[in-house]
Amino acid sequence: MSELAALAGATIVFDLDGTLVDSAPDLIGTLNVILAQEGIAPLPIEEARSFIGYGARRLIERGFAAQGHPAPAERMDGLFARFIAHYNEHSADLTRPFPGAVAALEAMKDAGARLAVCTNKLTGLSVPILERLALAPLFDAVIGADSAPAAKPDPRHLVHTIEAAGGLTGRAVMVGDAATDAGAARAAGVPLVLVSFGYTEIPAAELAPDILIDHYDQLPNACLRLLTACPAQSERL
Ligand SMILES: O=C(O)COP(=O)(O)O
Ligand SMILES: [Mg+2]
Repeated sequence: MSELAALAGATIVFDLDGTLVDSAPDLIGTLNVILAQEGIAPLPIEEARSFIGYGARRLIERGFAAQGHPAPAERMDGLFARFIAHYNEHSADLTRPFPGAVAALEAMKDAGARLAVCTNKLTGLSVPILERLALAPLFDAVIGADSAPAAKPDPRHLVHTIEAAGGLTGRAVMVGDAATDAGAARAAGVPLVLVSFGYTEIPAAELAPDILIDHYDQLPNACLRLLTACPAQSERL
C-alpha cells in the first residue's frame, strides 16, 4: 500500500502563478509589450515578479507606476483589454511547471487525492495554460477570481474551490507562494504549505506557513503530515 494512501479523498489546492507554474516570464513579458506600446521602458522580470498575485489589473497598475507613469483610471479598461489579448496568445510561451511539480501532482492524484487550482488569475486565462502544459486532466476544479464569490485572500475563494472539487474544507491543504494564499488558508482554517521559490513580496517564512518547502519532492509528505497530525509549529522540510 502506498505511503501516500492517507491522501485518498483529501483536496490539495494549488495557487497557480508563482506556485504551480513559473509564469513571470510571460506575465512580465506581456506587461512590457503594453509598456512599449505606450513608449515606456520595460521592467526587469526580477523587479516585477513580486507585482504578480493580485490579478492582471493590479499588475498593470503596479508596472506603470514603477516606471514613473501611473496609468490613469480611465485608461485601465483599454490597457487591460490589450494585456489580456496579448497574454491569451502567449501565456505558455515560456511558462513552465516548477521543477518536480508534475511528479508531485501525479503521485498525489494516484494516491486518490483531489487536486484543484485557486488563482487570482481569470479562469479563462488559467485553463488554457493548464491545457497547453498538459496539466488540465489532473485537476478536479480550476477556480479563478472571477468564478468565486470573492478573491484571495478572502477565504470564500478557497472554500468555493474545495467544494467545486468535491472535497471537504476539513480535509484539505492549501499550497501557495504569497500573502493572498496565506490569508485565505488561515481565514478558512485550512493548513498551509508555502513554497520558498515563489513571487511573494514578504519572504514566505515570514508568512508563517505550517510547512515551507524548497522543492516539490517535499510536497506529498508535507501534505501527509498536515492531514494526519497538524505540526505544533511551522516546519521547514
Ligand atoms: O495575479 C495573478 O494573475 C494570479 O495570481 P495567483 O495565481 O498567484 O493567485
Ligand atoms: Mg501566486
